[in-house]
Amino acid sequence: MTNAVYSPAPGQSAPAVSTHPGPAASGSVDTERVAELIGQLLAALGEDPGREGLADTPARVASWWNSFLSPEPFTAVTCFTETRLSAQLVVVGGMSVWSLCEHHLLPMNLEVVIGYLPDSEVVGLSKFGRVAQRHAGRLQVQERFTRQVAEEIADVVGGKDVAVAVHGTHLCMSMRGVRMEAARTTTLQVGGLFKHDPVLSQQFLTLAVGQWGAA
Ligand SMILES: Nc1nc2c(ncn2[C@@H]2O[C@H](COP(=O)(O)OP(=O)(O)OP(=O)(O)O)[C@@H](O)[C@H]2O)c(=O)[nH]1
Ligand SMILES: [Zn+2]
Repeated sequence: MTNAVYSPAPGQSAPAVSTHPGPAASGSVDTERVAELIGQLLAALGEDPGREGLADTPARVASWWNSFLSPEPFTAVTCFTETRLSAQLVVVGGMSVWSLCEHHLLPMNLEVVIGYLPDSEVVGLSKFGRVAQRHAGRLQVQERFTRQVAEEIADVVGGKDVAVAVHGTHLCMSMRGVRMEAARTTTLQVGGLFKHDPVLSQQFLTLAVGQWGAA
């Protein structure tokens, strides 16, 4: 069996798949400055940033921002040669990632399902989760996240036969604002045969919705 990898061009940290690469790349968070600003935020909120319980909060929050905006670096996507698959549909689901809505800086949970039609190679299954995690680790909107994941997977598989469905829970809609706890947003980005073949499209949707259950 031959192992193949999909790698970014030399000097690139990730494939050029997005016109919205996100505000911060790995290592670009000024944690000292963030900690200072969190201290100021606490003061502006009427808190005493020096009190016992809050003394370490600015540094903790800065460290959290740093880890959120510094997801795992891009690693090559492992693919395996596997001939005679004959247009098999592969659907990987149950991939839950956390992102932050860029309007309110509140968390959104994104349940991701990815489908593709392997040709002569199959993609290492965990790599779908890694792609989703990397695009979640930035300030986002669900629609853009869905497109970015679909575009990167299409690059990896070298074709357009890719479908990505995302089921999102937005805390900015559940815990504040309209306060609709059960609200869920579903986004779907399809390409190639998933767009033109209604049977394939239906098979993907049936499998995707099955992954989400009653949620
Ligand atoms: N399309 C889209 N909208 C989002 C997403 N996350 C949050 N939003 C919306 O962004 C909008 C921001 O609207 P604004 O009117 O500027 O903010 P707001 O006054 O806080 O709005 P409310 O949430 O209605 O209270 C809200 O409607 C949010 O529901 C997302 O991923 N996609
Ligand atoms: Zn929001």
